[in-house]
Amino acid sequence: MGKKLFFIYLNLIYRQLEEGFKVPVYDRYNVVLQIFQQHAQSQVAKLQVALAEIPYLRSRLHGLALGDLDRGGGGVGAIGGSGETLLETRRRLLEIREGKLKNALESLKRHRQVTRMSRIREQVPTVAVVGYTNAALIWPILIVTGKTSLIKALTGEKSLEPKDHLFATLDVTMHSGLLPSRLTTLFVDTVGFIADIPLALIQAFAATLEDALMADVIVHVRDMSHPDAKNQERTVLDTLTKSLSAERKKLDGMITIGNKIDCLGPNELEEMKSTASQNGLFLTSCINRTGLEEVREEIEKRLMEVKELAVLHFSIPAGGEEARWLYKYCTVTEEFLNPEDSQKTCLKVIISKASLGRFHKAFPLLHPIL
Ligand SMILES: Nc1nc2c(ncn2[C@@H]2O[C@H](COP(=O)(O)OP(=O)(O)OP(=O)(O)O)[C@@H](O)[C@H]2O)c(=O)[nH]1
Ligand SMILES: [Mg+2]
Repeated sequence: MGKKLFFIYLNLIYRQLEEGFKVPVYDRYNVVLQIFQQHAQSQVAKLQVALAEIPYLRSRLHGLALGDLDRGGGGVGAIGGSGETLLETRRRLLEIREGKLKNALESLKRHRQVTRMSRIREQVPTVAVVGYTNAALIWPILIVTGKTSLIKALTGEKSLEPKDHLFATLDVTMHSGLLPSRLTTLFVDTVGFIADIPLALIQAFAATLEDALMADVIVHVRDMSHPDAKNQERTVLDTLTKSLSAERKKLDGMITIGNKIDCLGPNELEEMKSTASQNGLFLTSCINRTGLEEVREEIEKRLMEVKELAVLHFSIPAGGEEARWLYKYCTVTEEFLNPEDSQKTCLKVIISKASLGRFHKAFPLLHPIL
């Protein structure tokens, strides 16, 4: 059956169901779209949702054509003297709208988010948090993946609000946190993934997500208490590789969190704990705040590798040029007076390979101490 004919019959079925049950009938795409519409807050998210609606409206046009035919063919007749049918006009208007939305989105992104993200990435290590969405509204089973909750637990940011809503987070947002060595890191919260979402819906969000996935490290949060945890994992990995073409290297270095372990029974928890390290899983409960320190340490370890950062100690003249330089270009995590030389101060510093090279050039006689 041709695509056009398929949509015509599909729309006919919707209409008959609506007339029969006297309630509106929505498919999965439309339900998700409506939830997106309710949750979109930023202008970027609103434009992305409006763009995602276009393919849906386009598919409904075929049904419209049939409906108009039912009513005597007025819908497919020519408008005025233009020779253009009503269906063609609507299709053309949708195309114009699609073009306008794409342009608006492009210019908004060029000026804001994408450039902001790449600029920030150069200065501060970034961690993107991804995972299945929290789908409490659609299914009778509660799915609480906990991306936002994990970021809240790691950063202590009070303004973050984890919610029992499907797609509670639609905007990519950034939150600053400190890792064990006091390295400042930005955690990027992202829209959740869900199985069987038509590609068009993902594509509307792809640019923002792909930008988020350029982060130095990706953290995948899983809801271990969910009976369908395995399929959810596959959906997330498929979305990352197939729809968002995330870099292989990033995926190989991805940190996987098994969240919500407080909801597991004692036997299940024991079994999971015994296999966690061999499965590369970090078990957490954001509610009970367990396992978070290990996650922080692992994130820091990966970031140090990816960003080629090292922890070094320097003994330098107190209040001197060297100290000012290190404070400006590196992360100084500790400072104390040198007990053997009161004229000097000891600094513990997280420094990149590139910055160390520049430091040596600026102060050739100064070397880190052991
Ligand atoms: N019991 C339990 N509940 C949790 C845990 N982590 C998160 N939750 C709850 O799960 C719900 C959803 O959490 P969120 O952090 O908003 O989930 P999300 O992955 O960001 O969801 P979306 O933004 O919709 O994709 C909230 O009610 C949280 O309180 C956990 O470790 N244990
Ligand atoms: Mg969220």
